[in-house]
Amino acid sequence: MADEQSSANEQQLQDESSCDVVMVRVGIDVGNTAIKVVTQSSPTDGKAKASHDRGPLLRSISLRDPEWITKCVEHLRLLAEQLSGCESSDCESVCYDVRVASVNRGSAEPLVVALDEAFFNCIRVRFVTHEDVAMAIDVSFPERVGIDRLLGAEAAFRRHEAPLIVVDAGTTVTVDFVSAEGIFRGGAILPGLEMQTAALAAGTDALPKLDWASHRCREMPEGPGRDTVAAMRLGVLASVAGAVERLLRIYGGAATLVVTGGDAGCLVDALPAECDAVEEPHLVAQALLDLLPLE
Ligand SMILES: Nc1ncnc2c1ncn2[C@@H]1O[C@H](COP(=O)(O)OP(=O)(O)O)[C@@H](O)[C@H]1O
Ligand SMILES: CC(C)(COP(=O)(O)O)[C@@H](O)C(=O)NCCC(=O)O
Ligand SMILES: [K+]
Repeated sequence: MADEQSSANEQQLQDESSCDVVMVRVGIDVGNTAIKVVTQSSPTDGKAKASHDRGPLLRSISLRDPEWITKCVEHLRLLAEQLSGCESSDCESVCYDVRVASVNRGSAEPLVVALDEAFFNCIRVRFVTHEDVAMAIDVSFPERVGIDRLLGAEAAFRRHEAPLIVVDAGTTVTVDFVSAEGIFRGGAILPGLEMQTAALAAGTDALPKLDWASHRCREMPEGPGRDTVAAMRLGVLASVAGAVERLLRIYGGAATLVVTGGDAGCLVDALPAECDAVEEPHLVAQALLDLLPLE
């Protein structure tokens, strides 16, 4: 009896000692329209790994939503519940290793305060800076280039053959060039789809605001716009796609065209097929995960 009891206790101790903390790697790309939260659990033991080892999860939360900070905190809390809900739920806990890339300080700062408060004893938040970017930057003022542009370029360079043209279609559309050697050479910045149609609506009496996220923006109008909204969409899509085509030539032609950002889908479909545009919607967020240690 004694032997059976002691072996049972040993087994229980083994179970408890095998309850490791599940580390969740979190990348948060804070843009001027939305934050993109990408998470990937990197559990420390085989058991947790088997049950949790999935690809990265991505969530985009609009900054126009007054509850956007709460939604971000709740998103991570729900993830913790799901992960710690494993067979040894009472002992497993979840901690977060967070990297933030921000081009919008007014939004990033309150978010980080809220995350520290919500997960105070189990979170580590680091802002990604230019020092974290391995890619050589050959522009007049390297430290002034948006960190999202650099991270997007670096992630594209890791995944596709240079030279590269990296287009990030979001609040603005950035069109950047990466040389065959992997050097960031700068690029162009133009108003994004929504910024352009918002300007049309704000600057006129008769033109309506358009919401690109809900519109079926993957359908490039065939011919001339036959109504006001069709004419606006065609004009804005043609201006952005036309700019990209022209910049391809200005940057010297033969390059892999990688398109990322919330409006990547719209733009890829608006570009001619011969551009061979590669759609990578969440390049910046993926770059943040690339920066996080696996264990
Ligand atoms: N959750 C979302 N909130 C806002 N815009 C979204 C969302 N999902 C997709 N979109 C589309 O993506 C665009 C924003 O792209 P994004 O890359 O997030 O911008 P930024 O990085 O500049 O904040 C919007 O113009 C909209 O068309
Ligand atoms: C150009 C950007 C506004 C793009 O931001 P986004 O459209 O992703 O919100 C951002 O990269 C930025 O603030 N850049 C600083 C200036 C520069 O890159 O030269
Ligand atoms: K962006």
